[in-house]
Amino acid sequence: MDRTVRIIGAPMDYGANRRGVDMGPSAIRYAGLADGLERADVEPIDDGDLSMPRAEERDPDADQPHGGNAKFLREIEGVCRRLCDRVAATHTAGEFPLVLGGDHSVAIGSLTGSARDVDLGAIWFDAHADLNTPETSPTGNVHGMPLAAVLGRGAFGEMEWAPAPGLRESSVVYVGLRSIDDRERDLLRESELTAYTMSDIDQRGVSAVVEDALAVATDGTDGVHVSLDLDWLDPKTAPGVGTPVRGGVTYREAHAALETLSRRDEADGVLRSMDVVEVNPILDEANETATLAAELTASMFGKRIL
Ligand SMILES: NC(=[NH2+])NCCC[C@H](N)C(=O)O
Ligand SMILES: [Mn+2]
Ligand SMILES: [Mn+2]
Repeated sequence: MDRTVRIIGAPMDYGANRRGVDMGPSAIRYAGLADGLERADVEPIDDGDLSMPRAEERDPDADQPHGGNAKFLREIEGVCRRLCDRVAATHTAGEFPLVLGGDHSVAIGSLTGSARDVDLGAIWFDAHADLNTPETSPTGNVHGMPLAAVLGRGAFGEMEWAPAPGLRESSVVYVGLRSIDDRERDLLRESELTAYTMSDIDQRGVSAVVEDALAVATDGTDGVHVSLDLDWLDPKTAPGVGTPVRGGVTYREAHAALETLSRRDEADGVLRSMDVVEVNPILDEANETATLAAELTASMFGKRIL
């Protein structure tokens, strides 16, 4: 055992308009996450779940940032502030933070916490760009905005809890994009983000693409955060997600990608933190998406077939 992984559950659903994704952490644990990590030869310590605020009596559209739409933003801020502190404390203890979502808005907490005192790179495995701001979002759902938040774009620039100090735009890389909103496409084109789409994976193969992503995310940084949105996979393989998009990576491509990260990490320890998000057990079939989430996480920490 050369590494201690601290599992932090973040059963958040406010960013996805409250649709069952809050049960993700339980489902991923039930699917054997801790066993898989032990087989990958890391020591898991489970912190349990962060408590979530109740918002039953609240109007989701209350407290909107000026000129924009970001539902339940006050609740999401509260959770992400606590998650940020927990992730930062995990680094201070010399452990690896593994955040279980919850919807993708939890990445604001994991990234701000992981990039507190270092320069961080990030690899974003997702069908979506999650780069909307409250001003551009077609849905108002904050799970479509976490990258804009940590990069301090739009209204997020005025919120001191959202931008991640040590995260430069040019150190963030997407892998597997295939669903981008019109205004988001403009934001992406004008940005310094690197985007590898599903077409790049078709043409070059997933391992070569992930190696390039690693080159970008490690250039001039102290470590890399991995954000794994399960809708990155094809919905035939990962049906338990709230915003499925056909044409995603296969089961084998997903494992190959995470094994590529793991091999690099074995060589020079570049990986610093991870979140695994958007597993929605209500939409799943016999917990297969959560099982996949647990297996892919174990692959990233070094579990191999032989
Ligand atoms: N993390 C996710 N699943 N994000 C989906 C975002 C979908 C859409 N782009 C939106 O802004 O609402
Ligand atoms: Mn997504
Ligand atoms: Mn996402």
